[in-house]
Amino acid sequence: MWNLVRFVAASNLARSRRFSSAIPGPCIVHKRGADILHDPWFNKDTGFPLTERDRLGLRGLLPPRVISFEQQYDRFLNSYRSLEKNTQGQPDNFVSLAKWRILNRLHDRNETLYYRVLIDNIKEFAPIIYTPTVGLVCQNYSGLFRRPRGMYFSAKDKGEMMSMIYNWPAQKVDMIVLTDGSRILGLGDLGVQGIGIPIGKLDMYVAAAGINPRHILPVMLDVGTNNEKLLQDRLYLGLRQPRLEGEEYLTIVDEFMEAVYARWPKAIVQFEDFQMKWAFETLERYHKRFCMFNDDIQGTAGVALAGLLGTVRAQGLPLSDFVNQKIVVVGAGSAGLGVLKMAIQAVSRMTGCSETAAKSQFFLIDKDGLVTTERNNLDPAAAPFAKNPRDIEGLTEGASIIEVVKKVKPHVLLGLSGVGGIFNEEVLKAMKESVSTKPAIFAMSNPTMNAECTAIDAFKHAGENIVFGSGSPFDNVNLGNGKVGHVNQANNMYLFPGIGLGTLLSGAHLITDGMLQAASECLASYMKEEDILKGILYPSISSIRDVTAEVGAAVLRAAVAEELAEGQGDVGPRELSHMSKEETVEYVRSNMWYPVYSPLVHEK
Ligand SMILES: NC(=O)C1=CN([C@@H]2O[C@H](COP(=O)(O)OP(=O)(O)OC[C@H]3O[C@@H](n4cnc5c(N)ncnc54)[C@H](O)[C@@H]3O)[C@@H](O)[C@H]2O)C=CC1
Ligand SMILES: CC(=O)C(=O)O
Ligand SMILES: [Mg+2]
Repeated sequence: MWNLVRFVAASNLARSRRFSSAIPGPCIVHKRGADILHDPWFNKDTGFPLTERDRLGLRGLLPPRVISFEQQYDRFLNSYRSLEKNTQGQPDNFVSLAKWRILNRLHDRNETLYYRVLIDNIKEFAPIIYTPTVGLVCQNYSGLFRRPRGMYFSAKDKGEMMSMIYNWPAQKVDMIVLTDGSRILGLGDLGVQGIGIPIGKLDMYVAAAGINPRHILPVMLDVGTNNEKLLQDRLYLGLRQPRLEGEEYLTIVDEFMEAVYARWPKAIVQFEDFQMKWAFETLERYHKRFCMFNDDIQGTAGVALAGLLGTVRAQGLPLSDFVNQKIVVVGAGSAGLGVLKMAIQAVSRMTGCSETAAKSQFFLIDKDGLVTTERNNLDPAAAPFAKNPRDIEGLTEGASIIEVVKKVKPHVLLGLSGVGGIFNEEVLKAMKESVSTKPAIFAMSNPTMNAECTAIDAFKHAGENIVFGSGSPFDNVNLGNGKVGHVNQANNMYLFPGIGLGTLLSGAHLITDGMLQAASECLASYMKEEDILKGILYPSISSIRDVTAEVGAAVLRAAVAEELAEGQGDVGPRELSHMSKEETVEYVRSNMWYPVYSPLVHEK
């Protein structure tokens, strides 16, 4: 029987943690000797106590002195600081890759120490293991490759996946992030090199949601690439063939999904960075069959909606005013369309009007300009958001961003186009004429060079009173006279870890719109009024575990409300349904893994 005392005690333990002397539970290991030293899940390097060295056959395989976890931690951070000092003045990309390499080497060697370093310094290290540096890593993956991480299923593995899945050494997998590398951030088709994204996303799962790193699996589905440069590259590590299309493609994804759920029926699969057509098609195909979601469509939508609602509050208006906000979305891809769909549903809920009526305040622009019903070959996915020319006096099909901004004078300009600098000086200056006294600019594309504008340019040209958000991090902007232009990192990292953890603990077999909506609403209400009024819409990434505990609890409670929760372990649906909101948050928090060296016990 689940008991409250136990999880409260566990969570207190987690919080009183930093190098606490509390003894963690043992960990069973089926290896001995050098095999343990070469396994990053179990390796403690010089941190193995002498008794453990004896028990595991490690005596003599390590220098005699035992170094504590705390000393190892300090030693790593000192090396990292030296690297920073020694690379001062070098080009940014060189420094970022050097930082990634030193972290990656630790990751390859000792996961416990790696994740401790990451969790305790997440604000500093997220830009290295996640956007923007992860983009650079993917671009250079074939050259950077030293050791594999995760699994690779290729078009050549057709018919083999059901047995291949058993090659993964862990008995249990909770969280899988899957990509086919076809749209990596705003960098396009990077083929097999896109594996860096699932790895980075899962690092965020461990850091933010405390998913045990032994239960995560990054996966690359290599169906070829249409990137000519990679196809010509001698060192390219993926299949040198054009991407599979149509049924051939879907057969491969189907086989992979069936293999995963045959071995791990309770795993969650997060689809990441698929080109739009496959992002929508696979979501439609699998969301009622498997426990999966598409982060770019659904996670991004939730984070953007929270930002849009935060903008309303930042203007000092009641949330109900959201329905009056004019919003221009630039980018009609998986992310932009996901945002529009969720935002329109929110307006429809708030007003009680139909979704058709709720659309009037939204404008969609893609590479060919304003999307209207007059568009030739209008993409069916964008069609529901196309403007009827009758409703847009003074604007025509294909109107440019500047034309739309000048005419509409929107409250919000939101970019998910993948095109760096597209919010140029002229566009940003036009935002000064916004009908809002506090307009918002979201340059959400990643990595940094693909952001629609920089934070400095936004505050310089659109005015100091704007609200600003970007997908990749920028420093806050010094506006002079002690004033600060706050930068929000409008990135799906605030939601996907909580969506994953909440779903996992709920034991639900599906991820529903209701669960995703609960996640977004939770993030939207997370910030206090005083911060929101300063233009701070999202919490600091330093508190990502707290945010994730709240988001996870919201998702879990939504699953309970929808009677989808089956629970996990000895916490069944009955226990879950009896938890108060606060107890649910504590329960989620208590289930977060935190890296400490556990005593290793050898079992044959
Ligand atoms: N901040 C965040 O959390 C997230 C950011 N993103 C970023 O959003 C970007 C787009 O992602 P997806 O929608 O999946 O890509 P996508 O390739 O599906 O869509 C890109 C869209 O941008 C449009 N576009 C291209 N050039 C344009 C131009 N010059 N003017 C106006 N529109 C233009 C295209 O027509 C297309 O509709 C990427 O850079 C990605 O990194 C994606 C997901 C989450
Ligand atoms: C953040 C993210 O998922 C993307 O840029 O694709
Ligand atoms: Mg993505």
